[in-house]
Formats: sequence, structure tokens, C-alpha cells
Amino acid sequence: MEIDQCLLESLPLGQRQRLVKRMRCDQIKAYYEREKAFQKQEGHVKKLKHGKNHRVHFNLADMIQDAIIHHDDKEVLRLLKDGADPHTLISSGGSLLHLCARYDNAFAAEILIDTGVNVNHQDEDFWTSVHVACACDNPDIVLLLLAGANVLLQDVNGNIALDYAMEGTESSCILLTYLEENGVDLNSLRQMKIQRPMAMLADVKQLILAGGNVNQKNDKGVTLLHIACANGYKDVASLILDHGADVNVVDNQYWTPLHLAAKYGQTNLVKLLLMHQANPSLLSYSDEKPSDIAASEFIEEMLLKAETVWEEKMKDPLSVSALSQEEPYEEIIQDLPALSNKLNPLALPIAKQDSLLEKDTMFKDATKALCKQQSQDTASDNITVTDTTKLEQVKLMPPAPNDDLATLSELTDSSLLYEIQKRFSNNQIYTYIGDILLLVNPFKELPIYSTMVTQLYLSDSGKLCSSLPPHIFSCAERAYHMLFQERRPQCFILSGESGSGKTEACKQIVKHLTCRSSSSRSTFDSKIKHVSSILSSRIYTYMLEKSRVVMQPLNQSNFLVFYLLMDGLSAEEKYGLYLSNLSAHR
Ligand SMILES: Nc1ncnc2c1ncn2[C@@H]1O[C@H](COP(=O)(O)OP(=O)(O)OP(=O)(O)O)[C@@H](O)[C@H]1O
Repeated sequence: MEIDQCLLESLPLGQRQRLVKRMRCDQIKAYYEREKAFQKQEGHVKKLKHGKNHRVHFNLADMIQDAIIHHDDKEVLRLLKDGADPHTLISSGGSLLHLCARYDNAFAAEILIDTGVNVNHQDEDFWTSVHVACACDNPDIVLLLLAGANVLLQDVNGNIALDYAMEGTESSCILLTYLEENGVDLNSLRQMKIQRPMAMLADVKQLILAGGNVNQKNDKGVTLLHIACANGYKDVASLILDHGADVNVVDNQYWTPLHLAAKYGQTNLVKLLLMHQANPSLLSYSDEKPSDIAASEFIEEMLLKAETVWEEKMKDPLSVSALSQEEPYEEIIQDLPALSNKLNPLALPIAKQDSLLEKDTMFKDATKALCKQQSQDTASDNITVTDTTKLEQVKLMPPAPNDDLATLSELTDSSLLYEIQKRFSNNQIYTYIGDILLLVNPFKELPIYSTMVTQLYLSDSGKLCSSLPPHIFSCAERAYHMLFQERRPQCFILSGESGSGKTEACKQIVKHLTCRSSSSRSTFDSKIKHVSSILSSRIYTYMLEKSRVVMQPLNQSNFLVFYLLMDGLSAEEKYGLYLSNLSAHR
């Protein structure tokens, strides 16, 4: 039913509304009919191809990993009976036992040991499952593994499992008793560990003597300086720096040696790098400065001061020479907290730190912070940064009674609007309404999307964590788990008017899901980023709605992909496609 717009506008209001309603009904009817016809056709094609409806299939190796993670004991037994390989390797090169150690699944671990798996299997960082069990403090698994495992096996950093067991934990006590009972002397273990930096120092000296390049990168862009700084090998770092190492060198993830020293709590290395004019303001791949990821407040404070000094230097380059290299950090280093004698458990391979320790520690920190805030002030107006937590963690609001509007006692337009407005003014932009997540676009950057936050929302079961506020990451997490539970594709429906934040929400969902794609996360992440930038309908600060492609307003850009296309085509190809200059096309 087509009606002329002018005619429509000339009608009285009531008549116009009735007409428009009829038009809508016709449209919807036509839409359903088209859909029905389309589905029939699709079903026919699928039947021809497969003879049955499409379903997602998982292989046994994936299914057994999932069953171990979710403590689904029956499923583990069934899968093993159906032929799942107990020697299956997981993405980190570890075994299923590593997975049991990570997820504290003693039942599955026992079954796997009974089938004869190698309890001393080492993953790509040479971690055994005892290393994992200690790092995650899962004492039942430690006890179970002691029966056959060699607890003195070293990982890539020369650390034995005990080095990752926090002092005073049950895992640490079990291991210490075991070592004592077996006559292992802790002092000789320490000596063994000290040999590592000595060996590196000797290797580096030899490299320098032979005229080698101290800035040589490996396939991950990592240099000797990165390694020395992450591990706290001060003598090695000093030597390399004195022989022309680039202090601001970045690896493939844009991590500088300063990022690593800060992240792994190597206070002296942070100081050394700053004295060698390391730039404290460089951003990593995930847009973080070294101060954002500092392992201790002390390091963070040192870096923040250095950032100020650096900024001043940038404003007035002449002052660089006026600044003594030692002075700015001299005063700080005197307050250096006493270094512990214990083997340093922070000297972890980066991937391990991220996947094992960071999540647990952060979660504890964040929940601590959230509880603290909640008891201080439930209205969350007076948010204070606690001593033990990072800024970005506290910016997550504490859970509140109005997190789910479906639970309100009075549900009217005005009560809903009131609650949403109240939340919005608290920067609580996400609200649940039952299963639906409502977002109010804040049009400003909120520190609630960092990798740390996404880690917090990772859940083993897919259940919403009650100590975390509503968030797009929790929806992404739920979809991820539903994928496994229902064994069929999941989809997100993002609805809202133009500019309401659908594209951004979609990006956050993808970001969270890429975190789940464990092994090749960084490459997957960058692939996704590339795709989104090509498909982007917005360029720089211009807004280009898809509907505007047919009518492009003055001074607004086209789709990014169009410029890329024009850039890549030869003159002949352009001619063949009737393309002339950029501005001639809408
Ligand atoms: N969660 C958010 N936090 C901060 N700013 C946001 C958020 N979501 C959206 N924005 C801001 O709003 C702008 C528009 O959002 P977005 O592009 O996601 O809207 P959209 O719903 O996809 O619009 P359209 O339907 O026109 O494509 C973004 O460029 C960004 O500046």
C-alpha cells in the first residue's frame, strides 16, 4: 500500500495514525511472507546438501577440555570411553593434567594419571602441572601429583614449582615438607637459581666480544633487554645498555623494557631504565603506559613522577642536558622497600602471568575493592582509590540493587527512567533488565574496558558473578558458555537508534571473545581490528551513517574501504570501473 507523503500529511491526526498503522501491518505481513519463502528455499537447499539441519560439531579433544574445566566428571569418563585421547595437548603445549591443575579438578586428574599420562610433561614454557597447581594454589592437585612428579623440574626461567607457590599457602607447605622429607636443601636450590643470570651475563659478554648485535629481536620482537628487565637481571641490563641497547625498543606487542620491568615488579630495573632516559609515556598494544601496569604502588609512583619529568622535557628540550641522569630517582631509590630473600615468584613467563596469576590476583583485588566501597557508601558517590588496588579496577561500580530493573517493586515508565538516569549519573551505563542488557551511551571514555576488566568477567561456568556489576563483557561471556551448553551458534541482537553505541558494543563483545581464543590471541585480535577498520562506517571524527551513502552531505567522508580501493587500483582498473577522482563519487 503506497500513499503519497503530501497526502498523508494533509490528513487529520487520527486518520493518519490509522493509515500508518495499516501500512505497517502490510509491511510486516509482506516481510513474514518473504522470510517464510526464504526459509523454505534455504531448508530445501540444506536438505539437498546435508539431508539434515546444520549443527555445530566439536571434536573429542575440545569436548574433554571443556568437561575438565567445568568439572563434568561423568562427561570426562564418557568421552574417554568414546575414544578421547588422554594425551591430548592444550593450546599452551600443556597436557590435560595442566588443565586439571589450573581448574582444580582432582577427579579428572586422578583418572588421567590412572590412564598413564606423563605427570612430568612440560608445556611450551617448560611448566609441569605441579608448577600450575602451585601457582594457582590447588593443594589437592599438588598432593596428587607428588606421587610421581619430579618437583625439581625447571621452567624456562629456571624456576621450580615451589617458586610459584606463595609463602604460607597450603601448596607451599606441602611442597616444603615433601622437599625436606626427601633431603632437598633449599640453599642449594637458591644457588641453582642464581646461576641463571650469571649464565646470561656470561653469554651476553661473549656476544659483545664477538661484535654481535645487542638489539637483535626474536620472532616476537623481544630483545635481550626485554628479557633482562622482565627477569630483574640488573647486571645484564646494565651491560647491554652500556653497549648500545635501544632503551625504548618495542616488541611485537609494543611492550618496552620499561613495561616489563614495571609489570614484573623489578624496581631496580625500572630505576636503571629511567636513568638511561627510557620514555615512561610509551603506550603498549593495549594502550597502557608502564605506570598503568606497575606491579607495586612504589613503582607506579616512580613512573608517574618520571612521566611528569618527561613531559617537561618535551616542552623544553634544552632542560634535558640540565637534568642530571641520577638526580630525579636518587631520592626515590633511598626509600626502596627491603627486597625479599624469597625466590621471586613474579618472574613468570608473560603468557603465564596473564593466564594464571593475574586473573586470580586481580579478581581478589577487585572484589576486595568493590566490597570496601560498598561498605563505605552504597550510593557509590565517594569513590576512593584504595591502597591496594589500581585505578581502573575501582572504576567498576559496586553491585547495586538497581543493577537489574526487572527486580524493581514498581515498574512504571517514570520509575524506570528515574533509575536509569540515577545510574547514568553514576557512570553506571549498563543495566540488566532480566536477560537484556541496557546501555546508555556515555559519549565519553570510561575505564571499564581494559584487558584486566575483561579478565575479571571470564567465568568458568558462564554464571554471572554477583560481585561484578552489569557489563557487556558478562553478556559476551554468557554467549560463549551457551555456545558450549547448547552446541549451536549464538547471536547478539543490538538494537538502538543511530549513534546509541551498537558498533562500540559490538567491538567490546569481540574484544572479550578474542580474550577467549587463548593461544593465538594477539594475531586474532589484530585480524579482527583490521576487519573492523575496513568495515567501519565512521572515519576519524566524522559520522557517516550507512543511509548517507546515497546522499553524502558536504565535507563528510566516504567508507574507509572506498579510499583503500581507490588507492590500490591502477589507472586502467579505475577506468574500467568508471571511477574518476575521489570527490566525484558519493
Ligand atoms: N560504551 C561507550 N563508551 C563511550 N562512548 C561510546 C560508547 N558507545 C558509543 N560511544 C560513542 O558514541 C559514538 C557512536 O556510537 P556507535 O558508533 O557505536 O553507534 P551506533 O549505534 O553503531 O550508530 P549507527 O547505528 O549510526 O552506526 C561512538 O563513536 C563513541 O564516540
